[in-house]
Amino acid sequence: MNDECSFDSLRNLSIGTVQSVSPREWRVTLDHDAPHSTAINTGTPTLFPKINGYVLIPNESGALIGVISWIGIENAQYPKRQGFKDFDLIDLPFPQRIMSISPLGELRFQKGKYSIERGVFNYPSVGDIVILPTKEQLQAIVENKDDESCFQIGIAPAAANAPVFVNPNKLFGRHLAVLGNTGSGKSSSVCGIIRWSIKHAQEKISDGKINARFIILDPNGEYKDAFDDFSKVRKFRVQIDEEKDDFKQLRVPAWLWNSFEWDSISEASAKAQRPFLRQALRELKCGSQLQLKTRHLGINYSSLLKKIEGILASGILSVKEFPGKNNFGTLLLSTCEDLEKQSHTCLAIHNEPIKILLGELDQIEKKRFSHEYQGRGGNIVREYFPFSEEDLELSIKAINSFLLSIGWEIIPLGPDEDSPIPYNVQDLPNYIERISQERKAEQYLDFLIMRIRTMLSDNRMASIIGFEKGDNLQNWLEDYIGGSNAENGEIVIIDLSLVPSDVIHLVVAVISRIIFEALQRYRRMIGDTLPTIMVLDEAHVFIRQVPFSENEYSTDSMCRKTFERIAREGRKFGLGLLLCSQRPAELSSTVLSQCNTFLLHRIVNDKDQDLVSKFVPDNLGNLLRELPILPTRKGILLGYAAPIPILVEINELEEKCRPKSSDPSFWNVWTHKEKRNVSWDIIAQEWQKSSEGDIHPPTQSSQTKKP
Ligand SMILES: Nc1ncnc2c1ncn2[C@@H]1O[C@H](COP(=O)(O)OP(=O)(O)OP(=O)(O)O)[C@@H](O)[C@H]1O
Repeated sequence: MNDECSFDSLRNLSIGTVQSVSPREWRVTLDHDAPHSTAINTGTPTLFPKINGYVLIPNESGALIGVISWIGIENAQYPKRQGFKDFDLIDLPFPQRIMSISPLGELRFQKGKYSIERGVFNYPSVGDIVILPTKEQLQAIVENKDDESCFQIGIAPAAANAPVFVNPNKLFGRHLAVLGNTGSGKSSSVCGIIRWSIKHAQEKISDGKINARFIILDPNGEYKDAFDDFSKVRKFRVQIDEEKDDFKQLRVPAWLWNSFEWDSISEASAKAQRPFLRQALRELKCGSQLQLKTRHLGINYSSLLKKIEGILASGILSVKEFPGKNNFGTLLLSTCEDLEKQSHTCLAIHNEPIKILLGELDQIEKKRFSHEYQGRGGNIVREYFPFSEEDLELSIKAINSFLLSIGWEIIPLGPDEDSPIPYNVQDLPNYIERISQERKAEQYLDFLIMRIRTMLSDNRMASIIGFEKGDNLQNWLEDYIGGSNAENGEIVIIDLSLVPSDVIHLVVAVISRIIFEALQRYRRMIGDTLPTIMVLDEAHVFIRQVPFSENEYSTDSMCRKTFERIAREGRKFGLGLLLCSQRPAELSSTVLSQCNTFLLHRIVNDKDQDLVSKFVPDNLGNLLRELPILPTRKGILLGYAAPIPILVEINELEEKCRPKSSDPSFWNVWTHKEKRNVSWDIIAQEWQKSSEGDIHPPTQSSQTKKP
């Protein structure tokens, strides 16, 4: 036994003995002199024995920790009492108290400190004594105090209200899921966890400027005022009236979307439409800074360049012999005709380069022209002498210098269709239309073009996804992930409540993917991670477990996949998830299984309970039976950030710091204690408002007033 262990001295504080041992449950018979109804082991009178109370079973390395999960009485023989002779007494039954204990972990005492180890490796044996923990031991169990457990989230009512601390590295580093029914206190706990962790870190720094990043994706607009006492909080939402509040317009411009996201929102078909869509995206991004006419020239002539380079690479023989020499000659001729046409419609600045290229290609074509004759169908057939390697090299050189002189970067060096490069998304349908005409594939692309045009002409979406002059990636990242040292604030609230339902999954998927990829790149370039926490309320809406049959290109499925990737890989890049959901059974099992810490509030639904009990890392059986009856504000913290599961009463949040989701007060409104005048005209006006239409702020009388 450990020398430093002080558990021996406690053996005489025995309250009972182990009667039976199984891996999940230990039965204990209480001594008849064990405390009845109150115990004073914690310094203050505490109820004993009570469900969720802790007991210890000393062993060779310290003591096993158990939590009381059942208490009962069984009839036993009347106990022998010292100094009494019971010769003639009738053997009356004695109400023997027994209890069941769920094993939780081991408490050790080393170097003057208690520490806890999760899980039980050395089981007790029958006859082992059971003791009550002292105040210090109880605190060590519930306070959860490793060296980095610094901020307090609540108290443990089952352990004389000892404070419960958590380690932010553990809590946020491996994803946290806050689960519970509606009204059980999830959003308030999330608000509290963010607030108390930031406040605690600020207290530790002399100037209070900390480098923390919380990105809150808020589908119901609940969190909008919850952090108003923080000096800088960046808030984004679909703006109706810019003057009225401190929100900025939520922007997830279409140039940020990758091709997969485009495929899913445009419902492009795999074979006929996606390749064209991708080509259009790539080409638009390649020449996004150039005018449309320049882009067309650049795209056409860079593909010609590729073609001639291909011929050169595959061997000169193909243009020396029939029919290759004739084909190449005809290619040069049609290029010259096209250049001739372009010279009438092109921008003035392209006139000179077009003339030069036309002259050079024309010269090569004429040099190798032999004769022409009328073919069988009446077509003119041109015969050419063999072309030389030099002819090909001269053509390549001429096209290359043409591309450079119109300001076109050669496509292979340009960005791919997934790079977040600004371009005007309104050009996209026109562009696909042009490509479809060139390739004679209009009939396959008509519906795609129509769908994209309809989406872009929708006013509700235009403000979110449209292109604005001056758009750039760096500004977007600074706004949504935060600047250097989080100088522009630690919290960003993205209110999604007014985002049209058609694009909400896409918006969430794009925001989270860009954040994830930005952090990935940060680590690759800087070498370290940038710790960031992404908070997602109503997670079951965005990370829905779907049947296998579902279309993998639907926006729901794309959104789920993005979060599954973050859940799997986010930790390596410093991205932690804080998920909040009232329907754990509907959440993606991949995401849920990657969450290492859980804060479980009241869960009534049996499906949700079943699911939670499958995912929780500890063998909790009995403790989870309490889930349906947990009062608001109470929750069970378990997993990586809690060495043993703890029933926590979450700290009380001031009214102004709570998310705006309080229960509706029917009675007070019915009885006029709270006024609710109705002016549907304002709501109707705002609802039907065109993009330019005025919206009148609500009058005083129409707002909610409290007496
Ligand atoms: N820590 C807390 N401090 C103060 N009040 C709390 C706390 N937790 C919960 N409450 C009370 O419970 C109510 C419901 O809590 P909350 O809105 O957080 O529940 P929820 O589970 O997030 O509900 P929903 O899923 O519908 O959003 C709050 O309005 C608040 O009055």
